[in-house]
Amino acid sequence: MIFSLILWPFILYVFWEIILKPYYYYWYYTSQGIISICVPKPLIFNLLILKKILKNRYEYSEQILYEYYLKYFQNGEIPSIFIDFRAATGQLVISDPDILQEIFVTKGKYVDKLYRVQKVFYGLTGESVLFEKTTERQATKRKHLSAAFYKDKMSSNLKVIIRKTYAWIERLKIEIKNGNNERELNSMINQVIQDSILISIFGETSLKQTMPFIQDDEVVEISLGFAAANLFQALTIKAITPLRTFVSFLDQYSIGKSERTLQKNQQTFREYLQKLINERKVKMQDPNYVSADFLTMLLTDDLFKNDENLMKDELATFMTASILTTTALITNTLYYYEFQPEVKQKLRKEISAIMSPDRSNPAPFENLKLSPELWIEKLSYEQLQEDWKYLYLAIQESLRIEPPIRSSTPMQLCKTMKLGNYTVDQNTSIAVNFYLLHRNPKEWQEPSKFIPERFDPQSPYYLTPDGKKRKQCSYSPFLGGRRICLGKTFAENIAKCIIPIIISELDIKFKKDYHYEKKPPKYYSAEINVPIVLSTIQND
Ligand code: HEM
Repeated sequence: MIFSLILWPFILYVFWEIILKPYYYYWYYTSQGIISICVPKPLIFNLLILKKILKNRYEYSEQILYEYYLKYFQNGEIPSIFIDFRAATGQLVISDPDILQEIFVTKGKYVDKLYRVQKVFYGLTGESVLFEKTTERQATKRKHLSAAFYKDKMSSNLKVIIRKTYAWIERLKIEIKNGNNERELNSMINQVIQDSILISIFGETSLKQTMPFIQDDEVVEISLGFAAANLFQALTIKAITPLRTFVSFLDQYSIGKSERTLQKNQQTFREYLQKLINERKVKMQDPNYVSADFLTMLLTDDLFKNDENLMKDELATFMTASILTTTALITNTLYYYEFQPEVKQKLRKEISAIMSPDRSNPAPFENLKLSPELWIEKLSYEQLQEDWKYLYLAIQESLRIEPPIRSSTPMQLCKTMKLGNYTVDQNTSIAVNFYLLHRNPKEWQEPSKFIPERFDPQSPYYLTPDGKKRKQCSYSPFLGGRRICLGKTFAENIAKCIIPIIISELDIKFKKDYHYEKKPPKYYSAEINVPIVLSTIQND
């Protein structure tokens, strides 16, 4: 009797969650004319398709979700709004610039993060701004955190990054001279970015530090940056495991051995952050101590200084939000620089003009006399905003053609309401797909080509194929509205500083000829393997 009292409600719950609910929402959206990615099939069938996609992956495979979408829209035309039923309530995938205008601007106050995501990531990022609901508390925290990117702090951090990058290049040049001239593009850039960002977050003491991390049942020592990236990727996988897409009560639990290992690694990571906080507190007792890094800022900020858990939440978030994304941006821009000779030529021309003593009579690129001091002068905060026009066009185009984050984390509406012509239920997850948005053929001429000029108002490429002005939200690699990326300007400035230094000192050639034919996709969690051969440019 008791058994059936428990069993029947459970069976009915599962029946509703896994079978009826998806069909209800299928009817809800398709009856409004929204195309669905297949009829919702209870759990297993859609996953089999994903499994097949996973099995056939190779160097040129696109992001898994994009491949999954392509499988359904076989003519390659993916609609700018459709519903995907990997989850019971479906997920609306949106890349329509008009609807994004509503999500970011006109109806922005009704749009929020899907609260469930915070639970899955809680062990790493806790109550950080990234997954917190858009409350007054979140907005206040955002305001305090944005002080990390005020002009004086940003300038000071960029100077350190320039010096470090220059010193790294000098060491690399010696290695190249000794015949050690082969590298892999992505891992080379990842190392530079990790060092740059860790210095901005923790100051220089962080660089040589490693922490214990369980990998394949063994404890290995890895850098803080790698640990953060590794944890974020593992949690992303945890968030999309089949069970969690259907039943929400499992969100905060660790199921199975790999998730328990993940939990242990998260604990070690947070303990390590605590150690850095403790060490810094001791250092700050020195009355002469000054530093522009993020940790120092948190330890002196009224909102954070008395709450070490909150500090750890934001430290973890800054690391995970910044390293892989900025690495992808710089790796991609450097790839296109070598891939497209006209881009290389224009960037070199700009560098010659800016770095020459006489702008009207630029020295040949190979003969430029460069030094860390000159870079610091030419890459000052002000110069970065006023000068380096073509470099910025190339950076924006890199973020357009391959946004490091291909799809936003799930969002939801605070109440059921209209978006565009459609009524969207408040329980439905919404994802903005930046990749589809940036390849919309109605908004972008030749969308699959790398053309930096499309961001230059003087260029014909600035317009849509119909010769009209592009819609405001047709470009949005950092999300938008109230939850726009906090590190947008910092990331762009890091790229503006590091790219010209690298390409002025090093010539990069792809080792594999086929990399000159086609670029492998690279986004924040994609490992690519582009072997390169380096040579020095300066004849010193
Ligand atoms: C090219 C590099 C970067 C890209 C493409 C990028 C992109 C994004 C995107 C798309 C979001 C929204 C995430 C979501 O879907 O919920 C976001 C949020 C965020 N990003 Fe970035 N990001 C970059 C670099 C950085 C850096 C360098 C930092 C900090 C040092 C940073 C800090 C943050 C934070 C704190 C948020 C959460 C903001 C909020 O929800 O209020 N990002 N970023």
